[in-house]
Amino acid sequence: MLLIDDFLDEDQCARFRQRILNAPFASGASTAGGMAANVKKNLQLDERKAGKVLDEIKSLILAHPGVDLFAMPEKLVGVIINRYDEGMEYGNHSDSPIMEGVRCDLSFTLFLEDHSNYDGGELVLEQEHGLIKVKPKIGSIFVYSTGLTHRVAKVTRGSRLACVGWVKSRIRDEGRRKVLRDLNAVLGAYMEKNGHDAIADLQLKIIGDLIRMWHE
Ligand SMILES: O=C(O)CCC(=O)C(=O)O
Ligand SMILES: [Fe+2]
Repeated sequence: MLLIDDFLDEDQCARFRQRILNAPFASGASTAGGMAANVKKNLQLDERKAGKVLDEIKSLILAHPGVDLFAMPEKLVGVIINRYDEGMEYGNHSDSPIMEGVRCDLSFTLFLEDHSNYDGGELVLEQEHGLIKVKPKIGSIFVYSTGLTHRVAKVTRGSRLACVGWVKSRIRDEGRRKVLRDLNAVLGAYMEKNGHDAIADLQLKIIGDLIRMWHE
């Protein structure tokens, strides 16, 4: 899991919100796959109106070095803006493994409403070691494995606005992504101390070899 709490700055949030909140929202049930539709009670921005905003958000996500290091995204799919008004929630579900023919490895939520403006609305994830509740400040992005069961708790005051979507990773396996991240950290620390020498080159070569083995 990854939380970046300053993914968007205040200005970017305000500008996206202004464009989003002027456009029409419709029931979100239509974009839930299978059984998830039964537990999805929220609103989503009309896709035809959201197009440009979504393209801009997608570009920012794909260009962010922190997201790249963690998720190694090849492409994003199913990206939508959702809104939960008072009384709305999305019950326990796991997201579809494949959307628009694209494998979904990771899910993300970009929070476009500040946590102080609504009660409830936590993104709750079930993990082996218990529940994780996520309700960060506006402009934060949270990225998690698509296989995890999760829900959005009922909003009891105000509105929760977010952009959600799915990532096909260049490296499908979470454990392999972690190995590459760790090796990159080792290389960075090594080069800080020793500069760019033959051992640094060897480390870079190993990382390259692994990417060639694991990339898909
Ligand atoms: O709004 C969120 O944080 C997540 C929504 C969700 O679980 C979904 O759209 O599948
Ligand atoms: Fe979901």
